[in-house]
Amino acid sequence: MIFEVKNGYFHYPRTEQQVLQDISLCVGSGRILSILGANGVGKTTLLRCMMGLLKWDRGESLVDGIPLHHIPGRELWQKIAYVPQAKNSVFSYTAKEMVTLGRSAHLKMFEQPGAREHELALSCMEAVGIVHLRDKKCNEMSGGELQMVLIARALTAEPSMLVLDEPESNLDFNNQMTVLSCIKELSCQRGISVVINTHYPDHALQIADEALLLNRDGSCEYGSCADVITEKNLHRTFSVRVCIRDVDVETQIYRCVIPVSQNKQSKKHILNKA
Ligand SMILES: Nc1ncnc2c1ncn2[C@@H]1O[C@H](COP(=O)(O)OP(=O)(O)OP(=O)(O)O)[C@@H](O)[C@H]1O
Repeated sequence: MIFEVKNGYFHYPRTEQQVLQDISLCVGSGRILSILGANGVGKTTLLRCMMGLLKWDRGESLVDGIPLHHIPGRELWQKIAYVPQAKNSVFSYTAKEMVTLGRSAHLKMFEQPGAREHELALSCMEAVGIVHLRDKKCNEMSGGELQMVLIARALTAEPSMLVLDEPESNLDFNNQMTVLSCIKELSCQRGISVVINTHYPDHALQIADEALLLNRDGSCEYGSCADVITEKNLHRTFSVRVCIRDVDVETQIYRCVIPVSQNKQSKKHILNKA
C-alpha cells in the first residue's frame, strides 16, 4: 500500500491554534515512518487526520492514489489497523475476545468469529508473547498488558498498514523490544506499511526508514531518519541539547540519542510549574 498525505492543514473548531500546517508525507509498502514531537504538538491529531477520523481543513489523505474519503469505511478498516494509546479499558472482554474483535472488519454483518478467527487471534497473541493473558479481563489489566493486547488485536486484521500511537510508552524494556522487533518483522517480511508515534528518537533510529518531526507552529521536518533525527533538529524541537552516538555492541552498531542539557528557559518553565 502507498499512503500519502498532501498539504494537510488542521485546527480544532473554536480554537485559534493551527495544529497541523502544510503536512505532506508518503509511506510505501514495507516502510516505517516515525512521528516525533513535543507533548501536545499534534502527533495524535496527525494520525487521526491521516486516517480520516478527523477531517483535514485543507489537503487530503490518499490510499494507493485514491482519496481516502472515496473508500468505504469497511474496506478502509480492512486495510488499516489503528492501535490508539492504551488508556484503561472499560471493557470486560477477555484478552482473547478483545484480540478476536480485530477481525470485525473482515466479517459480514452479524457473522460470528469462527475457527479461523480464533486460530488467528491465538497466533497473533503468540507473536507478541501474551498467550498467558488470554482469559484475563481487559478492565483488570495494567497499561502495558492492555497495550500488548491492542497490538495483537491490530495484527489479527492482517492489515496492509499499521498505525500505532506511542505503542512502547507503557512497556518495560523486554516488551519494548518485542514490539519494536515485531513491527520491523511485519514491515520487512509482510510488506506492511507502518506509521508510529513515539517519544523515543532511539526507537525511530532503530526501526524507521523515514521520520517526521512536528514543530510547535504545525509545520514539520520530513525525510529519511538520518536526515531528520539530528542533534540540531532535536535541540530545536525539544529544547534539549542531545548527542547522537554510535555504540558498537558485538559487531552491531546501535545509534543512541543522549539528552545532555536543557535550555535555561525549559528549566525555568519546570521550576515555575513546581
Ligand atoms: N478535541 C480537542 N479539541 C481541542 N483541542 C484539542 C483536542 N484534542 C487535542 N487538542 C489540542 O491539540 C493539540 C495537539 O494534541 P495532540 O493530542 O495531537 O498532541 P500530541 O503531540 O499527540 O501530544 P502527546 O505527546 O502529549 O500525546 C494540543 O494542544 C491539545 O490540547
